[in-house]
Amino acid sequence: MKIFPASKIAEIDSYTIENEPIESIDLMERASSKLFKKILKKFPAPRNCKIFVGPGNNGGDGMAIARMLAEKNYAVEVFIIKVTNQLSNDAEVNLQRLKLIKSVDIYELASIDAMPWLFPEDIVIDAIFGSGLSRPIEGVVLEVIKAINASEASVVAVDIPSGLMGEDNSKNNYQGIVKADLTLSFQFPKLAFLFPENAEYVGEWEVLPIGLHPEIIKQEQTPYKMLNREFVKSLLMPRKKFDHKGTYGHGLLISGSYGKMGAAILASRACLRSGIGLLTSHIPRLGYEIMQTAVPEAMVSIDRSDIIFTEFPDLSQFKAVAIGPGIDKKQNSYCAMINLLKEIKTPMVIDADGINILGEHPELKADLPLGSVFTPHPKEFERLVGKSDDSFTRNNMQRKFAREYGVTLVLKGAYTAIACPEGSVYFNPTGNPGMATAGSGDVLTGIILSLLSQGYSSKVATIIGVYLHGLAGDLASEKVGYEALTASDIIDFLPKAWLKLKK
Ligand SMILES: NC(=O)C1=CN([C@@H]2O[C@H](COP(=O)(O)OP(=O)(O)OC[C@H]3O[C@@H](n4cnc5c(N)ncnc54)[C@H](OP(=O)(O)O)[C@@H]3O)[C@@H](O)[C@H]2O)[C@@H](O)CC1
Ligand SMILES: Nc1ncnc2c1ncn2[C@@H]1O[C@H](COP(=O)(O)OP(=O)(O)O)[C@@H](O)[C@H]1O
Ligand SMILES: [K+]
Repeated sequence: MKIFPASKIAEIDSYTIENEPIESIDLMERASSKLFKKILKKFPAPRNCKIFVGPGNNGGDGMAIARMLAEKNYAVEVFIIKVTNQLSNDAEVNLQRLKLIKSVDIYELASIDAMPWLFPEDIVIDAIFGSGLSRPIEGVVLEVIKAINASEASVVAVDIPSGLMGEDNSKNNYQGIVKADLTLSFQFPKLAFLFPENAEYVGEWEVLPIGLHPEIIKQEQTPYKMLNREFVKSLLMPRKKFDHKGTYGHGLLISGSYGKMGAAILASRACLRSGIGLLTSHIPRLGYEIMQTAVPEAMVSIDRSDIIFTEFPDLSQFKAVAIGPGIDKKQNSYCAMINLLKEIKTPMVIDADGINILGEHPELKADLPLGSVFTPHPKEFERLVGKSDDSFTRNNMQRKFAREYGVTLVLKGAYTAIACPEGSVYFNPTGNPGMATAGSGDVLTGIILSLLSQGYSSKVATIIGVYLHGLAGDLASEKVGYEALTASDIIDFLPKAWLKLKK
């Protein structure tokens, strides 16, 4: 699913109006009625609804929803916030329609003194500003938003919480953003919904299709996309009757150090559960018996060092390499990394201390092989790419890094972002807070190595891997909950995740 910048949404809207064709007021009615139905589902028993509307089409939606709720016997009060004397055309039409409904009280809010008391059992509908917000909130709207946020009412935002910019909130005033419990967004999610600092404003969110024209959605370009099962499934290569283990590639995993052999075991197991033909795990000498016992399917390559990574086997036999889980970043490992980068010709996944070594020695980036994949969590990302105060800026830095070095750069977290060398970013909807646990990143590295070894491109291997990893985590959490979930559970649910993905 594409995620469009707010500025593009008006274009898509106009194209739909012209080419469906549909009158803009009817499109507003269609959109509002979708939202109204969702509200009815969420709040099936009539309650007091206080609807705050602004001067644009977001306000128009709010007034249409007010009419629909009143017709279902909800007690509705509408507060038109006076920011200008002029309503948009469609908002004005909806105001006139609303005035015909006797049961609805309509007020003008010209100052905060006229703000109604909001009770905990009220439903507040926030239709002040939508995708047309052009600057941070101030004046009376700011006061109204503060009062909404101070209340215990249930707050539903129409399209986007008022005050939140669709993408860049780096210069916004967060005091002037509605804290919604539920955001019902038209047709597309907004980029801002995917950023952690906005979570308490957006609340739970849902996208409601409103039938915008498919042709323009197909045509319009955007760098931002949200993964879904159909898309990820379409990337899978079928397995054929006469395939053999050679068909699915031989991968090399460099991982583990004294005290961190678990990372090597987890990554190896996840790799073997994701379709690879052959796996060689290169580990320090002391890990030999651990690996042979815990992962009998893996072949083992032993480092001359008992405790860390200092060398690697002949690379010619491998289709892909992964380095990082549990390796530590001692001087000798850094030297081995220099040699590895000089020799390697295959795609490579770089994780954990592999990333930290590159963060400390940025000159090594010049030797990255084509098709490298980085999988940092936010702290590792900062060491590799640099610091930033907000997610939009971080996302731009991520895209720039991916383009500049021709790599696939993952930023892990809720809505893991995958930046590709050609400039696009894919956000992943699978995964859950139960996965915020030691070793879950090692599992991801193993999965991506497996897919690269099977011949998937770096971009596709990363997309499938990230989606599948989150899906396995989701299936695991259904059985064990968030608190008890371990990285091993993610691996144990990989078989079910594969089946669900391919269904
Ligand atoms: N997706 C779709 O296709 C569909 C979308 N629909 C709906 O349309 C909504 C977008 O509507 P919209 O373009 O009229 O913008 P909206 O946000 O209502 O307000 C703009 C007004 O606010 C003003 N203003 C802005 N910032 C301000 C500030 N800080 N302080 C004060 N004023 C400020 C701005 O003034 P200006 O910036 O020009 O000075 C202008 O007057 C969208 O979110 C969705 O709900 C559906 O109806 C149908 C299908
Ligand atoms: N709240 C969350 N929602 C979704 N996925 C999460 C969440 N927290 C963590 N994850 C996932 O779990 C993994 C954690 O990776 P990482 O921090 O590298 O763990 P480790 O270093 O312990 O292996 C990432 O893939 C991340 O996307
Ligand atoms: K809104």
